[in-house]
Amino acid sequence: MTRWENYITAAEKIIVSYDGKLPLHHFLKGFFKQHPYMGSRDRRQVSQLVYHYYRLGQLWQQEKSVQERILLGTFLCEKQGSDLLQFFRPDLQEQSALSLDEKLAFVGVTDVPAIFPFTAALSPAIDRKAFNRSFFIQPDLFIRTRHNKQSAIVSLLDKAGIAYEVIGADTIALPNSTKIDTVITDKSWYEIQDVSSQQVGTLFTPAAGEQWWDSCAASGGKSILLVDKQPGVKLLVSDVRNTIIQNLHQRFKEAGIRQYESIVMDLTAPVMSSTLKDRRFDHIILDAPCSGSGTWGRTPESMSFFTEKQITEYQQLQQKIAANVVQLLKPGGSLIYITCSVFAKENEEVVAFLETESGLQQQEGGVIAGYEKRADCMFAVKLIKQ
Ligand SMILES: C[S@@+](CC[C@H](N)C(=O)[O-])C[C@H]1O[C@@H](n2cnc3c(N)ncnc32)[C@H](O)[C@@H]1O
Repeated sequence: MTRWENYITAAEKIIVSYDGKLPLHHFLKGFFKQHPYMGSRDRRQVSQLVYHYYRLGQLWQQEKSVQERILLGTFLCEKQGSDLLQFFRPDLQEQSALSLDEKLAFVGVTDVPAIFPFTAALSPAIDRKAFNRSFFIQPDLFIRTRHNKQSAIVSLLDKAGIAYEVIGADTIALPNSTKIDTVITDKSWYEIQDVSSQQVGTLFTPAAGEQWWDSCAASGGKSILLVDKQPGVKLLVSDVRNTIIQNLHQRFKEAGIRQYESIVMDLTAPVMSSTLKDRRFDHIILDAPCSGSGTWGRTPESMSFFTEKQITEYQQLQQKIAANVVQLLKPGGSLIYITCSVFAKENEEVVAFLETESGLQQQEGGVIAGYEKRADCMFAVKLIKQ
C-alpha cells in the first residue's frame, strides 16, 4: 500500500470506531498509542483527515462513503489541496486554488452549505450562511496580553518566526497549533482566551470595592479578565467541581492574583451555605454550563453526536442556576449571563425567562459572532435587577 492509502485507511478506521464519548483529540491520542509505528508526521496527517471528515457535519451525510467524505473535506478545508488528494482525486486537486465558494459550487453546493445540524434552532442574530461556512476553517488561537507586555510578546514572536496578527491593543491571533508557552515562558504576561471571550469583558465595568461573584468560574478565565480591569474588586469564585477550582487556584497564582474567596457549590439548589446565603452582590457573572455549540469549529465532531434534546436539557439547567444566583444579587445590581452557545433556547429564551420570572431587565449585549474572526461564537447579556 502507498503512504496515502495507509493514511486514508487509518482515518476510516478511526471514524468508524469513534463513538463521540471522548473528545476526538483524546480518542486520537489513544488510537496512536495503540499504533506506535506511526510517526509524528503520519499522526498529524491522519488526524487532519479525520477532522476534515467531521468538518462536513451534515453535508452529504447519507449519500457519500466515508472515504469520499474525507476527500471532499480535504478539498474544501485545505487551501492548497494535498498530495493525498492528488493521489485519490486529481480532478479535485486540479481545482484546489479556487476560493471556498468556488470549490463549493464545483462540488454542487450553491446555497447555504448544510453543515450545521440544527440551523433552525440558531439565535436569530446568527448569519446562517457565514456560520455554516465557518466550519471549513479551523479557528485561530488567541491570547490576551497583560501588564502592557504586548510589544515584548510581539518581539518574541518575531524572533521565533511565528506568524501572528495583532487584532487589538491586548489581543493577538496565532495559528491554532502554536505552542505559545515555549515562546513566552512567563505565564503572567498573557492568558489564552478566545477573542469573543475577551469581548465579553466590555460588559464588565467594575469599580474598586464592589462585590463580584463569578458563579460558574471553572478555571477562572472571566475572573482574571475582571481583575485585570479592576484589581480592587472583592471577588468570590465558585463552581460545582472541586478539581476545576484547584486549577483556578494554580492559574490565579500564575496570574499573580491573591485576593479572592472560593467555594465549591452546586447551584441547581438554592444557596444555603451559611457564609453566603445572607450576602448580596453588586454584580454576578454567570458563564453557564451550555452545549458549547459556539465552539464546535474547534471540535467539529460534536456536530455528529449532539442531539437536539440536549438543547432543552441545557436550557432547564441554565434557568435553574440563573434563578438561584439572582437571589443573591442586590437590587440595581447586574447579572452578566454568558454562554458559548449559538442556540436561541440557551440564549435569548433564558434572558426572556429571567425577565419574566426574576424581575431582571436586559440592558445591553447579545450574540458575539465569532465566525467573522476565526473565533468562537458567544452570547453575553447584562441584565439589571429591578
Ligand atoms: C462555561 S464553563 C465556565 C467557564 C469559565 N467562566 C471561564 O471563563 O473559563 C461552566 C462551568 O459551570 C460549572 N457548572 C456546571 N453545573 C454547575 C452547577 N450545577 N453549579 C455550579 N457550577 C456548575 C461547570 O463545572 C463549568 O466549569
